[in-house]
Amino acid sequence: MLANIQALAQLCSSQQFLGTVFTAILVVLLGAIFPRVFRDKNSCDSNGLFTANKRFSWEPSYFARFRWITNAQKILQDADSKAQGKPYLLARGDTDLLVLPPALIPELNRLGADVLNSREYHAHSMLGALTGMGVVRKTSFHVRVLLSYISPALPAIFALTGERVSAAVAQEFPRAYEWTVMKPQKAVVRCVIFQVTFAMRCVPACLHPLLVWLLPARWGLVRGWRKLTSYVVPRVLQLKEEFSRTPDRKVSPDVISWMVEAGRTEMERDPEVLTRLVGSVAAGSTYSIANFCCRTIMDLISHPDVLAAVRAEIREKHAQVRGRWDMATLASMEKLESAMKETARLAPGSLLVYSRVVKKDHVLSNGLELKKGQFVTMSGAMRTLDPDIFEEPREYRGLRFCAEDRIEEHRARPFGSLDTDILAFGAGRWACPGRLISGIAAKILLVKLLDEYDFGFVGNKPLERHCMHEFLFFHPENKMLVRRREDSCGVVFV
Ligand code: HEM
Repeated sequence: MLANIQALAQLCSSQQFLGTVFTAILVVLLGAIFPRVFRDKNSCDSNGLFTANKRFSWEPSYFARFRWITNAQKILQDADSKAQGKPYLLARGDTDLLVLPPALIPELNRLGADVLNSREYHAHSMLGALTGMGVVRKTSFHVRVLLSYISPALPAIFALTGERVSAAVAQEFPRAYEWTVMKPQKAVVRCVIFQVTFAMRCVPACLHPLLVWLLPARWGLVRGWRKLTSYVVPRVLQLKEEFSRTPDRKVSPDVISWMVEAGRTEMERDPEVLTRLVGSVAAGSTYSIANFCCRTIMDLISHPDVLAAVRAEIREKHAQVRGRWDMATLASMEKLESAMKETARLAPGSLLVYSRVVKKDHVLSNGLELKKGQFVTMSGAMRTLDPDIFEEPREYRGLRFCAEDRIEEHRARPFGSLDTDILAFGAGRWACPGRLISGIAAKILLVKLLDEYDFGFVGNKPLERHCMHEFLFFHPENKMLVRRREDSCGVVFV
């Protein structure tokens, strides 16, 4: 608990932290006086299911919220072991969720968006109204563009992606061959949307409109949206004009052009809507990839044998392709992929996966009733830490997917594919639409970094995995030792 409060303190600036502490005290006092005010309208009470993270029936919901902020992992672990593969309810403080077992995924995947809606859940959990990401409630246009335009174009933009990642690494990472202390996450991405979400999820929604203005990150976010609008809106107007003059013009491979080309309705071509969608996708994607790569490197530093095996694989491939890496070369990196999957398995971005809002009443084949307005989710650990699927599931074994009995399955399910044992990208129709992009971008970044740099822990002290609410993240203030490697191969992506 203390460690988590320290994490919160580090995550926010001192003003933000004082603001959050002040707010927490205010909320405790208000909640003690008016407990009913802090009950969420989404609370559900399906008969017969136990509720995790609720001490007694009339406990004010902010107590559950407070425990969830700092202790989500333990709460879920205890609830999963009590539930023994059965559904249960989870009091999260902001809402109650029905936690379903992953065994139901195939049945849930068959339900349409008129029954289960993922975007409404994301807008709620990312505090869309405060962060500007609420637009995803109205449209799934960005998902269509990611799946139908950007993912199929990956082979065409592979070399450009490699070039841009390489240039960014060269600019942000130290040139020295001596150990230098740096904050790798900050070098890759700094994301105010997540700072606002993490901080404001600590307080009840009724206080958001007022308290959000105490957060410096919120002011940064407003400035960021303004800057993005000033770039995207004129560009969209210009592209619309060009398209109306020459409808069959060749589209340049960038997300705004693809969106203007793919837009069918007024809303899908509205410059303000497109600004919000571009910003939401850009923030979510850079944060997720940077977070994931930092956590993968952290695991590799702690397991030098796995790191050595991955580096040997990089050297071997480099010699095979004579230094010119294409998509097929990346796809054949079995050891690197195994290490990536192992990190994704043990440290997913979110402890809760397959989260949806129920749009209409539905009865599942096991008789469980899903009620309109209810939130459903899954605890990823029910699958990723299942000893029937993973031997010694709590142990990090970076090369476990390359073992003889797993290698065929490993080749058939590369990192960017949907894997219902790891659930890194969720499952079903509304699984992460950026998974193919992530698979390639993360591998490019990791190959580049592992080839060109050595990494170490400051004072040989391994870094902690931070968790706040249901989010596991690499803390932006985390420091690592970094130095250039003298014997790097000099990978080039073509
Ligand atoms: C390592 C990186 C990433 C991880 C681990 C990740 C993971 C996830 C997960 C678990 C979900 C929820 C899926 C579900 O509910 O079934 C999701 C949703 C989503 N992801 Fe990713 N993601 C990553 C990168 C990206 C990238 C690069 C993009 C865009 C380029 C992206 C765009 C999205 C979007 C738009 C959604 C919401 C889909 C919906 O409307 O329901 N993600 N992601």
